[in-house]
Amino acid sequence: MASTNHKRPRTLHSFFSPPSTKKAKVAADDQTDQTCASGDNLPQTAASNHATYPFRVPHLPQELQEILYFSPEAEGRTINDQPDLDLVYYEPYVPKSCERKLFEFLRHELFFYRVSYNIKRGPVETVINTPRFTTVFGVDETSRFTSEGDLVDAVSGKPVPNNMYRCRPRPIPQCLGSLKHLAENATGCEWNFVLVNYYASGNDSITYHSDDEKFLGVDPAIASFSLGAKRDFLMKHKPTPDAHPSETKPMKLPLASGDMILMRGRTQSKWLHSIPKRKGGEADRGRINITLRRAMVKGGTDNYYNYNVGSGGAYKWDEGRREMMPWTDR
Ligand SMILES: O=C(O)CCC(=O)C(=O)O
Ligand SMILES: [Fe+2]
Repeated sequence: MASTNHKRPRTLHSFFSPPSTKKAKVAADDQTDQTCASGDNLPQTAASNHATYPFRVPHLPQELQEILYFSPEAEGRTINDQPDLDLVYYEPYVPKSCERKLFEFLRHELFFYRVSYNIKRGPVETVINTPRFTTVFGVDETSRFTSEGDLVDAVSGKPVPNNMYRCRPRPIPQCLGSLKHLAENATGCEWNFVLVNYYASGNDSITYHSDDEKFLGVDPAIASFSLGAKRDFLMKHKPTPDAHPSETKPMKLPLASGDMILMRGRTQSKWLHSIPKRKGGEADRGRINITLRRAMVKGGTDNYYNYNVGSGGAYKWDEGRREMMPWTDR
């Protein structure tokens, strides 16, 4: 396995100043409701809020923010010893001293969806129930959010028509925006979407697929974070024509809490990946996966909200029951 270092040198300046190179972008991601006092004068923690959110999402606790600033904890290891494969594997990316707290925080504070949709093959229509919880934030390159949370054209700055997107895009909350910002600084990539999966048990999964939709452009770089239960990440090369039998072998990466894999180059166009179902083991403790992606055109935004938010109600983690429960505004 070839190995290269993927850790940017941290200068004295960067150490003492907060990450600032993309400040304007982060501010636009953060439609923050900074009100710090509730009606009964109890202080409230700062949170991100937006008309599209079912409830506000607290900012990352300061303690987590400070530890995360030292990520990646390990140098990235390049895995490119098979045809068309180009991965950088950080084992881990999120420092061990905060990976559990970050998992618990996100599971507790984000809203999720259990999406179902119809597919039509010929005359037969089938309902697909996505076997995991999902949520998504962001908008494609053609639009951006103002600091007030309004969606405007990326070039003209003019408000985009209300019906331009099938589902109204949601700004990235500060807690996920800050992880994205750190990963952008560490990898040199830029992303405009954060997709989150929650695998509640070993029965939740994602089947073999590739993230190579046209709206991501050619050879997209996608960062994928794991938090919580360890789950196997399987990879196999896409079928090759019979005349050219593939010389590749399938891979299994046992992704642990805090790990990150950066998939790039031809990885999406030529390989498939999956998280198969698991019986027993630690899978039932729950796992969060966060992917960072960059959609170039409107179709990407429509696709991501359709498959990761859908049209059903939101779920929120119930600490007492220790499971996701339908969220009601009471
Ligand atoms: O959960 C994972 O590690 C993979 C998720 C994934 O492949 C996806 O959301 O496209
Ligand atoms: Fe994927």
